[in-house]
Amino acid sequence: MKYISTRGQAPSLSFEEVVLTGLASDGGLYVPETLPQFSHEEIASWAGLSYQELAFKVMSPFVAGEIPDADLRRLIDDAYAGFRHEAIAPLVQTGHNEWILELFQGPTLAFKDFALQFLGHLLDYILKKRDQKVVVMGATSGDTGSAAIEGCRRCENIDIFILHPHNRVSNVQRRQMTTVLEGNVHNIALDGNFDDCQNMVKASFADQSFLPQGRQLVAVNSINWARIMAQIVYYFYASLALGGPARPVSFSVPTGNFGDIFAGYLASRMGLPIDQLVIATNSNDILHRAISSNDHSKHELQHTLSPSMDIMVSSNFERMLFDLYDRDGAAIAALMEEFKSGAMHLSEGALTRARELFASHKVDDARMLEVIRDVFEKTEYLLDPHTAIGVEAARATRRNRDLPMVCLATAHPAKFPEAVRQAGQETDPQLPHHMADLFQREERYEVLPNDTETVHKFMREHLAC
Ligand SMILES: Cc1ncc(COP(=O)(O)O)c(C=O)c1O
Ligand SMILES: N[C@@H](CCOP(=O)(O)O)C(=O)O
Repeated sequence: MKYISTRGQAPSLSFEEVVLTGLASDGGLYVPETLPQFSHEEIASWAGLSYQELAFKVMSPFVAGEIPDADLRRLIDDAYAGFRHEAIAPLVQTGHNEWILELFQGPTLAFKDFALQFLGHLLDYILKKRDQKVVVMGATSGDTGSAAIEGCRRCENIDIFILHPHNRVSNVQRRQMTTVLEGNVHNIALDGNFDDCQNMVKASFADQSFLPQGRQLVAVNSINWARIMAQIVYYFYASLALGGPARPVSFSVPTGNFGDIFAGYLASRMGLPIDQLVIATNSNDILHRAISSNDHSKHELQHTLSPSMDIMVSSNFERMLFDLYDRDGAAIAALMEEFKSGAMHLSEGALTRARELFASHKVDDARMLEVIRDVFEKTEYLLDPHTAIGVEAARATRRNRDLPMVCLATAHPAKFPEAVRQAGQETDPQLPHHMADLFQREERYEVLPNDTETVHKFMREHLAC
């Protein structure tokens, strides 16, 4: 299995190489050259497998023998050992054929744990084998940061630097990151928004000369292929639990950087029957505008009650465009160049294909709060604000009520007490036992200006491993 860049100019990489990288040298993102294909019979034969066994089936073709099967199985087992629910990704029914896939049962209470627990173990394994030390650099709007830190905090060969937008993540999210005091964990609160953090990370990958000799950057954001790969698994898992592949299942996905829904798209390309894939956005609706009216233009980023989705430039949309443009790297390079001016326009062909593949819907804060209230009143199930956006988008776009519609519950409501309170809940949802003293723990982080030189200097001075 080889991995190629969406812009067509960078060298192709092996699995281990792609895990140890971020952006391709031509600025593109890596994708597999070909996708594994599973027949309905093969998928059906996986019914009843544990999450870990299924993860091995889905992911091993991407690893393509570079890691011995027994080691890969162990990495997968270790990754999901800390989840609080035996099913790893339990389904909860909230209405007729309406399901919630709880992806927040991992250590940091968000779907990011699925990929980042695995990536942490995978990096540790590869780096020890190679006797190599690396610098992990990531941007977060709140959830990737803590999941990445949790995944990497015990890795001896990693220094991890996470940039979050200062004062724009919830207090729980910030404390989940900043109360981890291991010497190799470094939190930077950037004076800017998430797009500023992500831009700085991408610029740093493009020019790594600020690092001491012999060190390289590794990505934990979904620009890293391994993130997407691990997220494909739960689409198969949910479908199998609901009668797939004999009947198609639909998914509604709260969307920001387009990583999670891109994983769903890949699952369908690999053979999983999916009826609808719904892109659910908050008021930062560039993806909804792109699909509904071919308006992929940057607006000013709004600060919403679903902060993890406060993203304007969705990294993984480039991977999607690569397929929509028949894998023409030059066309993608030209489109991304056009986007630097603030907007890009999809060709008629690409737009038509995108509309065949995705429905989309935008949900503002007021409507999202109504949905939390409504679902709680009817079912006593408390949604987090991101998941509520997915539920509303599912209801607004659903075309076949005879098929299951699964909304991905991307975070636990306890991470967002402010939104939950505004939705009318009198008591804050409880943090799980292992986080009960979160607000008593000591915090450590550095507030830095949105200036690349300053951040690079900080990084150089704080390398610990
Ligand atoms: C809670 C939550 N929901 C949804 C998203 C959006 O996911 P993606 O960026 O993969 O589209 C994020 C962050 O990315 C998130 O943290
Ligand atoms: N919502 C994310 C933003 C980063 O997205 P990623 O999936 O590319 O890591 C977050 O919570 O940090």
